[in-house]
Amino acid sequence: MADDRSIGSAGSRPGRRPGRILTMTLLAAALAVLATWVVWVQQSEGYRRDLAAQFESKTGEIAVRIHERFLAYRLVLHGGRGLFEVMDTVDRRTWHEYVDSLKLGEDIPGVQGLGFTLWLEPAELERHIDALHTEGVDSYRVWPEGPRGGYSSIVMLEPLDWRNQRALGYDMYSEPVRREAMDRALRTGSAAMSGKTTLVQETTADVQAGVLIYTPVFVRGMPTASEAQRRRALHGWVYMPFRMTNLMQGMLGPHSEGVRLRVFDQDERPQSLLYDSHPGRVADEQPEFASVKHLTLAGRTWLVRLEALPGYASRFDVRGAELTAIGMVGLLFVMTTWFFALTRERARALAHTTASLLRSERRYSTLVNVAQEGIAATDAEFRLTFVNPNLAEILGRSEAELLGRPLDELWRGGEAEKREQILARLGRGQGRRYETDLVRGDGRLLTALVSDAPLTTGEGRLRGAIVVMLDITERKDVERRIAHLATHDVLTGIPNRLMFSQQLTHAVDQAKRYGHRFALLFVDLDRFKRVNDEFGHHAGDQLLREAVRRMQHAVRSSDMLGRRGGDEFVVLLPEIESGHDAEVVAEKIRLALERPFVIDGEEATISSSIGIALYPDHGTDEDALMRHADEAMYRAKGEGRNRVGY
Ligand SMILES: Nc1nc2c(ncn2[C@@H]2O[C@H](COP(=O)(O)OP(=O)(O)OP(=O)(O)O)[C@@H](O)[C@H]2O)c(=O)[nH]1
Repeated sequence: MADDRSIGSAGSRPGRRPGRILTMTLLAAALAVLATWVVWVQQSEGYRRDLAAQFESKTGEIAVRIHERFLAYRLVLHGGRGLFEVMDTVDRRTWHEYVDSLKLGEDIPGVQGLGFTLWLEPAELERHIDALHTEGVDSYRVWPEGPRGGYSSIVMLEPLDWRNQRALGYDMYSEPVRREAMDRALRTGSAAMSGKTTLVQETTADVQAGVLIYTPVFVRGMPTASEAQRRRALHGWVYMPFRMTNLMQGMLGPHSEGVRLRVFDQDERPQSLLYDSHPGRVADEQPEFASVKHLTLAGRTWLVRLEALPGYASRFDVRGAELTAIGMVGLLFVMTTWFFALTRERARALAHTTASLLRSERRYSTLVNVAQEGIAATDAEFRLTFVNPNLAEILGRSEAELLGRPLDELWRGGEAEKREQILARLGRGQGRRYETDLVRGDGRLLTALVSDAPLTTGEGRLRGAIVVMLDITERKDVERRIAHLATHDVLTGIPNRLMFSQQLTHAVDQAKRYGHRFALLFVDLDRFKRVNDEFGHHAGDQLLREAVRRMQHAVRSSDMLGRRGGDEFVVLLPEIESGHDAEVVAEKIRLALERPFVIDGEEATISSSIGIALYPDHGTDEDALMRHADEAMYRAKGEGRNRVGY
């Protein structure tokens, strides 16, 4: 029922406000971009801080590793010195075995060896050289040659490979850098690191910076408490030479990518450079990250400088990935906002549509309920499912009485469409407007103008009909009266000249088609004027009406009586066999009119003159027949009135 009440369109559907959705989505996008930017800035700062800290700690780590390694070397050095302290003599063989057991060369690249350099007073030099020649070291010499205040000579250096053999007999004390360290070791009685130098083991290829670390060895039993005592008791130095590049690479492993490590002795002048992980590279003016650590190793200060090479930071830069992740979250946020905005707008639109539908429903309900027309809805079987109050009133039946009843049951029948025809037509989507007669609840008939229209489902299947009815009974009556007036005589109610003429034409057509005969009588009252004159016009009217009544009695119902005007009448006798039949009817009329008329208590007498025309004897068209009958009537009048003639 609710469906059926929703007649007509629900009105215009509100727009979805794409502008609002766009605004919200753009706002969300702007927020996402802003959030991404803020996070990016914060990340960038944090990232720089982290990298700087990381870089600083990396430099410190390298410094610590170098320091620890040199502490270990110093222990080795002290081990060598210990050998001299516990043994009367340390010959080459003993030294070889000791150093061999240390496995210096294998485990620690860059450590060129462990050696002993003997201190010689000038007076001892000759004897010393002779002694070694005697031992079989024929090519032995102390070099560089020349008179000096004292000599040191490398007498043992293990492993004694080809490179170290080049160093035998070398007087390190003759070279200032080494001598400074040797003197310092003697002065402190402890290990001393030399400055930068070039080892005598170097050839022309792969020349590296070298450093040496010395510890003094004293003659057993001599006092060594003071510097002077130590100088007097000096026997020589146990020392270790280092090739810096090999040493550092062995110590630190292959250098880290993206960083440059340089180690300086004492200061950062180029001539102080001990090690460079990127030799030959021009120093960056302003490296992205740089860190310097100072390291004190056996009396010397080394500077460990670590610098970031271009592109270093980007290797650890995860901001791109983070930004992508944030961007994705932002995008998700934007899409979620868009989705919610869209859903919200849809919900609003739906609510709006629903409200609009309800308003529309109320509006149409009111319209339907107050409409002058009877309005009904039916189901697919043409059974009433809704009737408005006015339809119930038009049909003179209650709503309860009507609902569920097939609407066409109220049709009066006749030429109305059958239900199947109506449903078939509606099923084709065709509505129709037609007049039909209906039976009211009280039995009275009414004429209705009916308009029906199909109601279809979304798939186009008929689900019912809307029917609008207008009661046009009164209008039809008026129409009928007007039509009657146009074709009938007002005074007597019989067909007038117009209608009679049509009927006569029809009779001619029929007679021509079927070949039968018919008769036309022309009746004129005799001396009627006198009635008017004697009794008045009103009495004349009454007489005319009575005369008509008598003539109607004289003819059959299938005959037609008409008034030509005044006191002239015509009678159409469509079913006669012969002229005699017409004469009989004419005579009956004449006799009927001959009888006296009583009008308003007074008696009046008239008569009639009647002319007969037969089809086809006296004419085969209306004019000819009328003319003949008229002439026959006049002849009768001329022959004395109150008679019938052809
Ligand atoms: N009361 C009345 N008189 C009418 C009506 N129509 C015509 N008349 C009168 O009927 C009379 C007809 O007269 P006529 O046919 O000329 O003459 P008559 O007196 O019948 O004489 P004849 O036909 O020669 O016998 C006229 O006086 C008309 O005024 C009408 O509707 N009512």
